Amino acid sequence: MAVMIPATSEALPPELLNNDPEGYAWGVWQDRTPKLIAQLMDVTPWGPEQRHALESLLDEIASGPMRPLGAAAHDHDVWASWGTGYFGRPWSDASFLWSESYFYRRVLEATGYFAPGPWRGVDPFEPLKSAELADPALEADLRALDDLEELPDGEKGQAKLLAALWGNRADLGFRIGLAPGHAQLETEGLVADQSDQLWRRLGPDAQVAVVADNAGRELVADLVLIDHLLGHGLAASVSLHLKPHPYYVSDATATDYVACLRRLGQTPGAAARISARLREAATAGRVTIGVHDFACAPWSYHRMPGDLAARLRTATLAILKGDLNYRRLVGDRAWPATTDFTAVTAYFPCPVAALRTLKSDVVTGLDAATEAGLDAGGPRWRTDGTHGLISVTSG
Ligand SMILES: O=P(O)(O)OC[C@@]1(O)O[C@H](CO)[C@@H](O)[C@@H]1O
Repeated sequence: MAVMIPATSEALPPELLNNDPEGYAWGVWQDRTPKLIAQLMDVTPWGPEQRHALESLLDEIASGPMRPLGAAAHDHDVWASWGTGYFGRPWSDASFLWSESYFYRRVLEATGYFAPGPWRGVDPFEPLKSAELADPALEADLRALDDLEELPDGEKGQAKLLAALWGNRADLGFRIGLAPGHAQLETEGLVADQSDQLWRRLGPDAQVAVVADNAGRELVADLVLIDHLLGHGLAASVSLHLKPHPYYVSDATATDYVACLRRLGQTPGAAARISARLREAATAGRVTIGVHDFACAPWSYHRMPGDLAARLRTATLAILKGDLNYRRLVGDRAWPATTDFTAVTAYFPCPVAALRTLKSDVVTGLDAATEAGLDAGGPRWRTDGTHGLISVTSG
């Protein structure tokens, strides 16, 4: 049974659509999407069929009606029902949340990810993800984990939490290498910081769910945090929720999880020890990974299916990583920034902590003075990745 949008939905602020030239979505479709398609064509030697399909997708987004998945797709019927009211109309009329998810499904259709043939199972984003793990700067960050071990436990945990947060700032690298005493610096740019509430919710019996976002540096930082929770009496077990297939360029799948564990293991010292401990925890069932088709569905978590809700209901705390998970958590709507975070996420099956770099228009949980101060510098703080938040269910 799905958790439905509350009956008061007519009182909710409007959903964010693609057709607002002032909105963030507009720039994504005009600028980022063509660049992404060009990059995908560049990094993999696709044949003419895949290249043509990728180019056609771009043309369709620019000027055509949105078409459904081909009849042979295994999930054709699911998307046919999800797309009622969208198919046949311009992409620009669609909601941002819905259409971006569908876009990533259409990329996989174009490259033949699910179809019989040579490209079946080939992740079109893999070269981009691998490049991040091979970045020499990551080696320095991983070696700096040795210094982190010198910090007192509380400071060490906070540094790892902030590294997991800022790891979500895809283009600016993550900040795991902190000299003792400098953890505080990483709080600059936080528009809300309820990390004290996050720590209060954890303990030796806690069952923690981590709903992952990006692979590469972000997932490496998440794994470092998970190891910390397990090793410091802050969690009895951690379930790591991953994507069932490639999505939103760098979203983490089980393959990416394995690659990140391997990468951690390749740097001697603290990083390799973390990798080894996480492997032992997986063997002992203290770290489990899970995937659910809903993780790539075009809806907010209000429509979460019953089996996923039941799984999350047993969690002491769900840590939701990243911008997209945040949009799906609160709903991709024009919320006043002062909307109460706990109230707006009350429907979620367990207490939540959102760790997110701000990369889209949506935000809640701010106090009025903070919002006014940020707005005084213009609107870009919401979308340019310079700000972050740690928002936690109160109580
Ligand atoms: O979830 P992430 O990785 O933090 O962010 C994903 C994201 O930047 O990609 C989209 C633009 O393509 C935005 O909607 C969204 O905010």
